[in-house]
Amino acid sequence: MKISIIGSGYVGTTIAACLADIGHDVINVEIDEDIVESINAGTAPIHEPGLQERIAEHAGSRLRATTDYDAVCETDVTFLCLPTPQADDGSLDLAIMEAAAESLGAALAVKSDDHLVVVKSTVLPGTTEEVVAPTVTEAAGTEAADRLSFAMNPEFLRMSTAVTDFLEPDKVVFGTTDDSAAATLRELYAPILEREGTDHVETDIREAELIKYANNAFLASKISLVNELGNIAKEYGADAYEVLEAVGLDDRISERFMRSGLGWGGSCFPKDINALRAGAREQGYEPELLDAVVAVNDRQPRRLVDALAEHVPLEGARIAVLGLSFKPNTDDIRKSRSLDVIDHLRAAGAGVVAYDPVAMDNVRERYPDLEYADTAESALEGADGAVLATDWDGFVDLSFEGMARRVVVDGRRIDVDTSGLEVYDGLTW
Ligand SMILES: NC(=O)c1ccc[n+]([C@@H]2O[C@H](COP(=O)([O-])OP(=O)(O)OC[C@H]3O[C@@H](n4cnc5c(N)ncnc54)[C@H](O)[C@@H]3O)[C@@H](O)[C@H]2O)c1
Ligand SMILES: O=c1ccn([C@@H]2O[C@H](COP(=O)(O)OP(=O)(O)O[C@H]3O[C@H](CO)[C@@H](O)[C@H](O)[C@H]3O)[C@@H](O)[C@H]2O)c(=O)[nH]1
Repeated sequence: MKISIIGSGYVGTTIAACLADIGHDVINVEIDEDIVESINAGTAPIHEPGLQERIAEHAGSRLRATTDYDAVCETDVTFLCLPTPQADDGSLDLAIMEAAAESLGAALAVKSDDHLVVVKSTVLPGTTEEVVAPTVTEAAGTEAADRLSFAMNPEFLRMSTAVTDFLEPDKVVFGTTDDSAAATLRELYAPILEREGTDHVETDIREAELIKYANNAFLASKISLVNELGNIAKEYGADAYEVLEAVGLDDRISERFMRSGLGWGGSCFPKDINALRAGAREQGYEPELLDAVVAVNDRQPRRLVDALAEHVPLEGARIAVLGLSFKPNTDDIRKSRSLDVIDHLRAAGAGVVAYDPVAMDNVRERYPDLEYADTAESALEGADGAVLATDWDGFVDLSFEGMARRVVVDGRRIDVDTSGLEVYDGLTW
């Protein structure tokens, strides 16, 4: 099948490479010329395991990129993989989506065959039918509009496991209002749907849009609940990890997403939970539980810094913060809890020396005056205290020998050797 993908960031690039891999002809339409050049040169514009080899293999044949929207006319299906960021008031900002929908419609005005437009971006219920479809249709003009149909196909991939999450998903969701759109998507996804272990859901567009938010709301709520239980466990002197490991043996609960500590960050959970809260309020519903989910999450970095302050006077202290990305195996620092820890430490008068295996360049842009270390051990050298903020695998082997005071507060339950430490304190254990 011939597929165009508008927007070539994490989602657009990953699904383009994966769809080419399962045999489709794919073209990325992207406004950033560097990304276009990179894909056409066979180089992945982002780091994701399994992506580089797929782009290298298919670039120039089944995978191409362009800045020219007219390319959509050579394809049967267009996926919209555009950012849907958070506005200042927490609500969903659709400006980028609308601009791209207009460009898409204008390009499709001259196409004489049927065309399916699929919204892949995370959008609130009603967006596909009330914003995207009318915008594309109006720009395409009445004649072309009759040949257009619309669908919503939410994406559940995680950063750092994006390729396998797309090719081997737990579920694929199609939101459609007509049988032929569903049939096209079934054909497009055939190798993935045929795979054992992939569940397949067909529903209306509105439900598909909400499934994505409900999924993220559930996962973020699970982590906040685990953190609340962890905070309570700690007050009782109990180990939350042992408690929740046993709780997770109940099939109805599952042992996944049970890691308590500093909480959730990243480019998705924070903006999506906020969009859902703002959307619910707009609909006249007070999302009290989701408000609490965010409040618990926002408290964890402060709790960690308070725990450290019990062992080390922070004013004038040298504190090593190890791990800056929002989770391991990515350089993404968006809404990383580590940055909140740094803010609280600095507000308390501490000097921070930071280390991360891959995310330091991104943090430098935001904190140019912070001290950065080349290795974890050099960050620890002479430090009065250390914070473990991201659960990078390599931190398991850390040596704390060079610290001035061997005080470590762990926000992620990293299995470090605590034998030589003066103080080892876990945030929720
Ligand atoms: N990142 C994830 O893990 C993930 C997972 C599932 C769903 N989502 C959702 O998918 C959507 C896209 O997320 P992302 O992380 O890929 O975003 P991103 O910011 O990484 O990429 C978006 C791309 O769109 C391009 N772009 C912007 N305006 C354009 C235009 N008018 N025409 C063409 N290209 C344009 C940007 O240059 C950028 O490369 C969002 O709604 C997000 O919530 C993201
Ligand atoms: O037990 C856990 C699991 C995760 N986290 C934290 O939760 C955040 C998000 O982690 P993860 O879900 O692995 O990362 P994302 O790449 O943001 O993926 C989420 O957001 C994507 C964008 O919507 C969805 O597609 C995915 O299904 C959803 O898992 C990170 O800060 C993790 O440190 C915990 O604190 N404890």
